This record gives sequence, C-alpha cells and structure tokens, in this order.
Amino acid sequence: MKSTEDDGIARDSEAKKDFPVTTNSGYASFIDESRERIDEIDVQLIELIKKRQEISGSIQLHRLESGGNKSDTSRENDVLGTYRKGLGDKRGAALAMKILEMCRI
Ligand SMILES: C=C(O[C@@H]1C=C(C(=O)O)C=C[C@H]1O)C(=O)O
Repeated sequence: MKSTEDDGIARDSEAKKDFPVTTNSGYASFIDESRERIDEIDVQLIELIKKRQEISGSIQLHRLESGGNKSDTSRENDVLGTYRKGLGDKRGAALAMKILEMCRI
C-alpha cells in the first residue's frame, strides 16, 4: 500500500481502529462504514459546489450586465493558488480548474 510520503495524501489512521480488520466481517464492516462516511462527504461537497455555482454565477452575471467581462483572470489565479496551497500543486490545480469551469455561466 502507498504511504503518505509517496502520494502526499494523509491517511485516516483512526478509521481502522474501530474494526478488527483481520477478519472478513471486520474488514467488510470497515469498508461499509468508511463508504458511508465518504457518501456523507460527497453529499456535502455537492451542496457546496451548487452553492459556489450560485454565488459565482451571480457575480459573473452582474459583471456582464455592467458591461464587463464574465471572467477575471487575476481572481482565478488567486483561487488556483488557494487550491494548490491546500491540496498540493498538481491535485490542487486540477481541482481548481475543474471547479472554475463548473462555475462558469
Ligand atoms: C466569481 C467571479 O467571477 C469569475 C468566477 C470565478 C470563480 O468561480 O471563482 C473567479 C473569477 C471570475 O472568472 C469573481 O470574479 O469573483
């Protein structure tokens, strides 16, 4: 299995402690409960993305209606920087680009 050092992603070291993953049923419970947590996170992420789309869209629309450009490259670079700082250069940039794309009207 990859270690944190290999890929830069921290592991949830607490997750497995509640389960005797040395047995088949313990392992299945660990997977099931971990997936439930992932599902909850995904629901939250989707809600946050939808909220971001609404806010971003209203800024873009306002700018368009005032005769300006939809996009603002300087601000997009700041957003890119935030994600790179938080998630690492490669993953951060990839996610920021996707989110910016999804928020364009
Ligand atoms: C929301 C804005 O408009 C656009 C959308 C952005 C975004 O989704 O973060 C960033 C810059 C702009 O291209 C903004 O200028 O803040």
